[in-house]
Amino acid sequence: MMHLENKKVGIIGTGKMGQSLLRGIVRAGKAKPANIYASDVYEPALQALKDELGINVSTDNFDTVDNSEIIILAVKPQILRNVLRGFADHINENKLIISIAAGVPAATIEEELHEDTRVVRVMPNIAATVGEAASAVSAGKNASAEDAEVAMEIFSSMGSAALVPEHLMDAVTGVSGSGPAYIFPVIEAMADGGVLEGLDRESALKLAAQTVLGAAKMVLETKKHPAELKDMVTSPAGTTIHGVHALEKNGIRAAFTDAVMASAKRSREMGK
Ligand SMILES: NC(=O)C1=CN([C@@H]2O[C@H](COP(=O)(O)OP(=O)(O)OC[C@H]3O[C@@H](n4cnc5c(N)ncnc54)[C@H](OP(=O)(O)O)[C@@H]3O)[C@@H](O)[C@H]2O)C=CC1
Ligand SMILES: O=C(O)[C@@H]1CCC=N1
Repeated sequence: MMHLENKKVGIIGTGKMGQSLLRGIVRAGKAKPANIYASDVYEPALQALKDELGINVSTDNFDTVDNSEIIILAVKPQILRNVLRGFADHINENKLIISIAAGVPAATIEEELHEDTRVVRVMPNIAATVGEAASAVSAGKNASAEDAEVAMEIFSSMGSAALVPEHLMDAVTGVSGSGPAYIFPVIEAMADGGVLEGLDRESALKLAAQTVLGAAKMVLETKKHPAELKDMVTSPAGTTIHGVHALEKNGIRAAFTDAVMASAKRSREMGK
């Protein structure tokens, strides 16, 4: 893996995900704060980020583009074309564009800039904030293997990252890009159940969240099939099988599969 320490990295759009990535990059020591540039339309938020992280900030996106070799696009997909207007004059073959915009094909960004612009798409998730994102990386037609590696290096420093062909990015968005938002209500609802049964809210939330974390770690570390792991918890005529039965009666599997499909479908629509 090559080192990014001396590369200049820019982030355009410091909303929820842009901030998550900035904190992730600084936390992992992937780039020196003095080599990080960020821009957004909202000045007070930029100033707060400068104070917190010691990075360079500007309300002019061209400052970020001109100063950076790697430019991460973290604005909403709906405004990406607008944001890229005028960029073409500031982009050259030395600059790598990394877009995290859901649904937007690399080819759309190439069209807005130059046909030979180096573009890599990444679908991370909000857990980059705590170093536990699940990210997928796909290289546009002009991006080199090294460009994809640079993206892999950045995003694997804040969680896991895998290379996927671009046509699977909508599927990835459905599973892991949107996924944290499926699990937060699960944690809240499990805690609600605990409160209903007499636990205080704080303890119930902690138990529920740690249970999700532990179950996820079991899948990743034991590499056993989730069904086998479930069977390890369900004693005959015991408590767990009663809970599992209640979930199945309420269609839990179809509910989650439908959620992934609905998000992926929306991602495809946004790409049109
Ligand atoms: N949130 C998530 O969990 C994930 C998001 N993504 C992708 O990340 C991108 C950003 O999403 P998210 O962070 O949620 O959205 P946000 O709206 O929180 O962030 C976008 C930021 O860009 C700012 N902005 C608007 N116009 C401009 C402009 N012309 N120049 C620079 N900045 C501008 C917005 O300011 P203002 O609010 O004032 O308009 C806002 O601060 C999207 O493309 C999304 O698909 C990918 C994976 C996960
Ligand atoms: O909801 C969205 O469109 C973005 C993309 C993935 C997560 N949030």
